[in-house]
Parts: sequence; structure tokens; C-alpha cells
Amino acid sequence: MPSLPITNDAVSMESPKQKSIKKKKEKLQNDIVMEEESVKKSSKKRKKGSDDDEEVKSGTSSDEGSRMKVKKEKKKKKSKVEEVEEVVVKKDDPNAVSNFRISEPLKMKLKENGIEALFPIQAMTFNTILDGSDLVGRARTGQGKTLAFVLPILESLTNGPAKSVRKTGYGRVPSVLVLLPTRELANQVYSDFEVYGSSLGLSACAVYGGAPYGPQENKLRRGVDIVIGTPGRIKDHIEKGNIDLSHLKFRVLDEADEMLRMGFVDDVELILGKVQDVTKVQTLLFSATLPSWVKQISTKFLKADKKTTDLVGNEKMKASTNVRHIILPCNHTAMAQLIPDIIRCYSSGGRTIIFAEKKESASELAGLLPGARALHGDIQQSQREVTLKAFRAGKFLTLVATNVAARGLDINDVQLIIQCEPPRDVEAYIHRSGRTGRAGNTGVAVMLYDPRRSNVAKIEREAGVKFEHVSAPQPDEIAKAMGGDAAEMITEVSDSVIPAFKSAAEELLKNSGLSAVELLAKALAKAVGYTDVKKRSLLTSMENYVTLLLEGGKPMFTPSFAFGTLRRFVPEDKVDAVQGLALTADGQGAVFDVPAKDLDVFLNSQKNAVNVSLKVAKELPSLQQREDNRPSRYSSGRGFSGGRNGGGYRFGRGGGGGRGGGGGRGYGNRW
Ligand SMILES: Nc1ncnc2c1ncn2[C@@H]1O[C@H](COP(=O)(O)OP(=O)(O)OP(=O)(O)O)[C@@H](O)[C@H]1O
Repeated sequence: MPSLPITNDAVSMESPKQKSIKKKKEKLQNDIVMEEESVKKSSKKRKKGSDDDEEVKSGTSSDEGSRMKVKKEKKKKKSKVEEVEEVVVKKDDPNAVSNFRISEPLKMKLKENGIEALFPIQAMTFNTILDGSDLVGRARTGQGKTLAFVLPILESLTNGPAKSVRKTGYGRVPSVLVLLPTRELANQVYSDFEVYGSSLGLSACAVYGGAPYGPQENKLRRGVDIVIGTPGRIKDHIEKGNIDLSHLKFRVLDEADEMLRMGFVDDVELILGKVQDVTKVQTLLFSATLPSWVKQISTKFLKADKKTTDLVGNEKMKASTNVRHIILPCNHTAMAQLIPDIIRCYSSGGRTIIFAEKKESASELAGLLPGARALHGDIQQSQREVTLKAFRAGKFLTLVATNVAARGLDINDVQLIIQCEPPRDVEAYIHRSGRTGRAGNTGVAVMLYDPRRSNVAKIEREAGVKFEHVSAPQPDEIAKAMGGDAAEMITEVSDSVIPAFKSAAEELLKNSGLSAVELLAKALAKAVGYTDVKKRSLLTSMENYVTLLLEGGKPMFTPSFAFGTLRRFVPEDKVDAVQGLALTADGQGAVFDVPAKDLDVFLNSQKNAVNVSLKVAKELPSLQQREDNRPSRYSSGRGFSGGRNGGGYRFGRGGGGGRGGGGGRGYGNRW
């Protein structure tokens, strides 16, 4: 049977009607902004015109009135926006929930959770799954692949083809088995099945390693309809006789490529092989990335007439289109000091997930960043769950994780992803950066890299992203990013505090030797916790270093040639202190960092050189890329083939450690 057509993502699927509604919404939103601006302006005018305290006060109270009016208006208009939205969903959207064979209780539950229409991957696969086909589904991160299998499975079990054959009652054996790569993902998918399944009287159970067997066994013994778990623990339960797959109706491989890459391929095969009559089971395979070797493997697990819905296909851009993909040069020594500023500039006050390659690096970095917590495979499972729950609840805003958090995790308001170094696989880049910009929201992914060692071009090429190149945030950018927040915080402080603090303020103004504006600037900085302005180099992002550009009037083929040129006119000890020297992409020069205190020595010594130019780089030029010859982490679909040598590092202490990773069960040991 033919595959479903490959279509573009949600953005390009807008109908003319939807476009016109979108315009209406934009107009309404513009109106709101314009009205706000006009109130701001009139309040400014009032303040300007009043000299005496009383007048300012009355101006302020009328400001408050205006602000409340704007808020009310805004609310009214927002609800208009929502109304418009609802009309689109109800009347015209072919993906409206009402257009699918979804039963009433499930519809209600979806509505309760704000879901009125299916996302494209869900809409395009719903009937195929409900009508009984095996399916390979692929859509970019955050596009709703989980509900793409949850909804039709639930309907099939309660109102569709699987209804008549499904086991019910106490001690029933499961009808659905979902295999996925991480424990955190198991819990997340479990809660989707619980939320939506309970509305139809179906129950689910999550089973994964690191958690006690007892409660899992009890639940399985009482009988569940859906089992979700990681391959190792599922296999254990099968072997202990706790899971009976004889009446299975659905097998789902979520994040299939990662499961197989992690070395779970034997476990997965063994589990899937327990199903005696495969003709009676529907198998679904979903991921945002489907390397060709996974497609080959899928022919082994899925029926020959399986369907494929691939919303990425041959499109160049494989990563999320809702994410700004940024790269920033940085050496490991500078990382822990730089990251807080990246968060200040790019997180919009939301949550940040930082990805480190190794467990030790994640713990170490979490310890160095105020308010951050670590999540990785060496942390006890119960603590992992506590940490993730607290992160979801907003109790802390920075999570430093290994790849355990790279796949599938859907956490509200993650605005920023930071990757401490380029991952080896393009798939890892796609999934990590996809923890933001989900369900139509936007986000930022910043990847740190060492220009001399990292190969970002490979990721750029294979993920199809066009990286924005930026340098370490400089004080003016930080002030710009935070100044608005700071001003808002000050504006929000009640005027009632003025009399209490006025005399202290007057005293400060009199004695500080600073103007009122300068003092206020300091107060704004303090209000957002930024008390020390640091300049950073463009190349390594190190504090108190400056990036210099050396050009010699002829091609510079190697770093040693550049060092040799420098040695001709700069004192030896100063050349030895140079950091991060890298050749420019045009082959005509080199950039490197020098301690700010040595800057004059470098610039003045060029008087002794002929045909050489040395100047402070205003921006980082394009640099030569290192070709990546590292072996692939997996081989021909048989899971992870070996560890990675080197790559370990210590934060703030420089240097690269060398520790073999991997071993055992693929990544099990790495994260
Ligand atoms: N039809 C819908 N309408 C609104 N929100 C939805 C809809 N479907 C899913 N969502 C929300 O979108 C978010 C992303 O969904 P989901 O986690 O399933 O994405 P995904 O494609 O599996 O991503 P990843 O590839 O990263 O695992 C979730 O918060 C989910 O609740």
C-alpha cells in the first residue's frame, strides 16, 4: 500500500482562511501593544509636567488606573483573540478534534488540556493507526508524536478493532507495550496514557530500572492495559513471568533509534520476539530522527505493508524550526563563568537545560552554577525523579543533564538549551536542541565549541541548520537583556516605600559622588543580581582576555607558522601565554587571545615587525574547521560500538582529560 504523503510542517500547512484569521489575531495583538504604548506616553507626559511630589503621586495613581484599564482591555482583547482562535478550530480546521473518530470522554479530556485540534503528525497518522496498519512516524521534535500514538491506540482499544479482543477485568494481561530509551521518558509517556486512558477506563503502568520491583509487580499482577518501559526492566519482568505478551495488540517503539543505538537491540528483539502471532499485533515506530539503519531494522519488526508518515523527509532542516540555533566559541576554562551570562541573555527568564557529555561534568557544572541541579545516570533513580519534578514545577530553573534528558522530555517553558560542546552525532544535536521550541513555542539553543577542536560544520550540514555565530555576551548586551527586567522590577515596587527610603537615598546621592542616573543604574544592576561587569574575549570567552587578529601579508597554513611569525617580534614569554590560537577561514591570518594586561606589549611590539599587522579583533572572523574523523558511535544498527576516548574535561581548570566512555550496555555507563 502506498505511504502517506510527505508534507511540510504546520506552518506551511495554513489554509487561506487560517491565514486571514492569523492576520486578524495579529491585528488584535497590535492594537493591544499600541494602546499600551499610548498609555505609557500619556503617563510620561503627565509625570514630566508635574514638579511637585503631590502631583507626581496623583499622576501615579492615575497611572495605576490606566495600567489596570489596559490590563482589563488586554484581557478583553485576548479573549477575543481566543474566540477567533476557537472559531478557526471549530469551523474550518480539518484537524479539529471533532473531525476524528475520537469518543466523547476523550474529546472532553483533550479540551480540558487545551487541545482542540490535532497537530499534523497526529492528524496524518490517526486513521492509519486506528484502521490497523503498522506505521513508521517521523516529525520534528516537539510536534506531538506522543499523542500521535496514544490517541488512536486508546480509541482502538475501546471503540475500534482491538476492542473485541482486548482482555479486561482483574489480572488482565496488557494490550499495549511501549518501549522507550529512558526512565524519565517512560514516566512522561505513562502520564499521558494515564491522563487520557483513565477517561476511557484504561490503566497504565511504567516499569523501568532503578525503581523497586515490588510496586511494579503488584500493579502488573492486578492487571493493566498499557505497559510502558525501558527494555532492560521489561525483559526482566517478562523473564520473571510478570508480563505476559500473549494478548498484545500494540507494540510501540518510541525514540527507536536511540534505544537501538544504546545497545538495547538484543533486548528489544527478544521482547518483540515474545509475541507469537505477529499478524495480530500492530507495531508503531516513532522518532524525530530515523537514520537509515533504523529504517532497515524496521523492516524486521514491522509488517511489509507498513505505512510511513515522514514530516521531515528530505527537507534540509531536520532540527526544530522554532528554535534559534546559535554557536559560541568558548574554552572549557571559561565555561562555568560564561554560562550564567548566556542564561541572562537568552533564557527570557524561563527554564534552561544544559547538556554536558559526561556524568562527572554535569555534576561539577551543576555545583558551580548557582541554583542549578544535575540529572544523570549515576544519580539514584528516586533523586532523579525528585529533581525532574522540582524542575517541572519551577522550583529551580537550571538543569544540568547528560543525554538522559535529551530524548522526548517535554518540560514547559524551557526557553534555552546550552550544549557544552558539540555532540558527536547529529541526532543528539537535534534532540537536545528540541527540548525547547515545543508545541509551536519558540526557544534558543546555544552550543559552545572550541574553534580548534570542534567540528560544527558537520552538525550544521547534517542537521540542516544555519548556525548564528555569536561571541560571549559583553556587558552592554547583558545590560540590554536585563535592563528592561530590572526597570520593570523597580517600577513594580510600590510608591509607599519612597518615604521610608528617601532619606537614605538622599544621603547616598550626596555622598557617593555619582549622579542620580549613575546611582539608579547601579540599583538596576543590583536588582537583577548583576554586580560585576566582565569583559570577555571573543575567541575563548575568557575573562580579562582580549582577542587579537594577526595577518602576515601571505597565507598562514599552520598554527605553528602563526606562532613562528609572532615569535619574530613578541617576547617569548608573552607568546607562551597566548590562548586558543586558530587560523582564519580565508587562510590569511590567525586569531588568538592574550591577557588584557599584555595587550600593549603585543600592539607595541609590532613596530619591530615587517609586513605584519596585529590588531584587536572587533568581531570574530570565520575560522578554519577541524574535520571530524572520530569514528561513529554505532555500527550498522547493532547498537553502540565503543567508547569515546578523551573528551572529559574539568570546568574552570582547563585542559582535557582522557577517559574512555561507553562499554557495557552502550551508553548505560556514560550517562
Ligand atoms: N494537538 C495538540 N495541540 C496542542 N498541544 C499539543 C498537541 N499535541 C501535543 N501537544 C503538546 O505538544 C508538546 C510536545 O508533544 P510531544 O512531547 O509528544 O512531542 P514529540 O514530537 O514527541 O517531541 P520529541 O521528538 O522531542 O519527543 C506536549 O506538551 C504536548 O502536550
